[in-house]
Amino acid sequence: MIDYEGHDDHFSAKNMSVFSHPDFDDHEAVHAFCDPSSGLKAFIAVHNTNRGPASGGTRFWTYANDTDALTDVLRLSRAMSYKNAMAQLDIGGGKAVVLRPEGEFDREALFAAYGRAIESIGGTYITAEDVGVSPADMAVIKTQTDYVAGLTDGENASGDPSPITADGVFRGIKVAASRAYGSTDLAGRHVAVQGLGHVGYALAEHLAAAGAILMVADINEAVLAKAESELDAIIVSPEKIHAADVDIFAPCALGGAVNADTLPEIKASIVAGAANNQLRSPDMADALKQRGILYAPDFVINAGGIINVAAEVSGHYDPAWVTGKLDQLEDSLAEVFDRAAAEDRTTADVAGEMARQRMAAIRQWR
Ligand SMILES: NC(=O)c1ccc[n+]([C@@H]2O[C@H](COP(=O)([O-])OP(=O)(O)OC[C@H]3O[C@@H](n4cnc5c(N)ncnc54)[C@H](O)[C@@H]3O)[C@@H](O)[C@H]2O)c1
Repeated sequence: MIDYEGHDDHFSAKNMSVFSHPDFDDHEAVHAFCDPSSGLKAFIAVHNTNRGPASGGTRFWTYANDTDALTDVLRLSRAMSYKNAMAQLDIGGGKAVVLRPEGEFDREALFAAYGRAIESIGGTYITAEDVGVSPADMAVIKTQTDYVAGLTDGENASGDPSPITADGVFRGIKVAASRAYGSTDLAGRHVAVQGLGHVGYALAEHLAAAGAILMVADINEAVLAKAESELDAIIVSPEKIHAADVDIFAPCALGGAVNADTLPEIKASIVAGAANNQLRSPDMADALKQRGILYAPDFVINAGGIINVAAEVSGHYDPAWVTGKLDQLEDSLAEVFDRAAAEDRTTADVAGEMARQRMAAIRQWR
């Protein structure tokens, strides 16, 4: 079973607090916003601003309760600090979740209220797209605040970050293939893509163009039909995609794809995809290593989108700079794989250490 970002049941919804929350990691600030007239309920978490203003996308999602939303924002914002530090961007780590209201609601009014919430915290957090949010929503947020990126209009606009994320994941998959199979050639390789959304579909297109044979799953029938006709993809049920008989498993839906239930059934020798927080719990990294499965740490391989956002945030969007950063992403991932192999450690452990060093190394903002 996949859920949102790998939630466990160990923290009771009746017992919501921030500082004693198991996923609280010395976050600099955790803001809760409510606007009854639009139905807005949102959390913005600023994890770490050592490298610059906290940046990360906004997720718009239906949560079972407030605690689940808080858990998600705490984990996602921490992952953004790691991702942004690993990619050596001049931005810190933050994330937001907007709880999808029950029943009818005015989307424009909701995102306008959310834009005012961002404005009220004075630039400590800069948002962009994440799951459930589109460039059109960013345009509404922009009417209320300048602390927003991933815009499609304006001379410095970087647009939807998803295609760049997919490009980075595709490059990372080839780095992983070079380690696991001695070649970056993906022709004839079987790849399972879990989730054909903004990133997953674009990744599937790259893979198909490289000659890979695709197995895909989604809960959206229309996108499956498209992948079947356009990419010759084989459709697999969402419950079974992790267990597909493939070389590479690419989680591109929500978090927690690798967990105690799915791990024993994974047949792939590489796990590399776009989803944030793919490991439901840290011990999954050891379990993957023990099974000889090469794991590309999510916060290393899926940084393309935030790289694109950082280019916009810098005030001078430059596609050549973005491409250079994607080259650097490949180098960082290769370094993670090399060090993990040389030191007999998990790739997640090595990547986490590298990110923490890059986070601690500078305090250049504020
Ligand atoms: N968009 C980006 O640039 C970006 C950057 C970094 C990380 N990510 C991460 O990548 C993942 C995908 O992001 P996205 O922007 O493509 O989101 P999206 O909402 O466009 O796509 C998610 C897809 O997963 C599908 N899905 C949901 N539950 C599923 C299930 N149980 N089984 C199979 N499919 C399921 C949805 O129907 C949808 O098609 C997320 O974890 C996101 O946080 C995205």
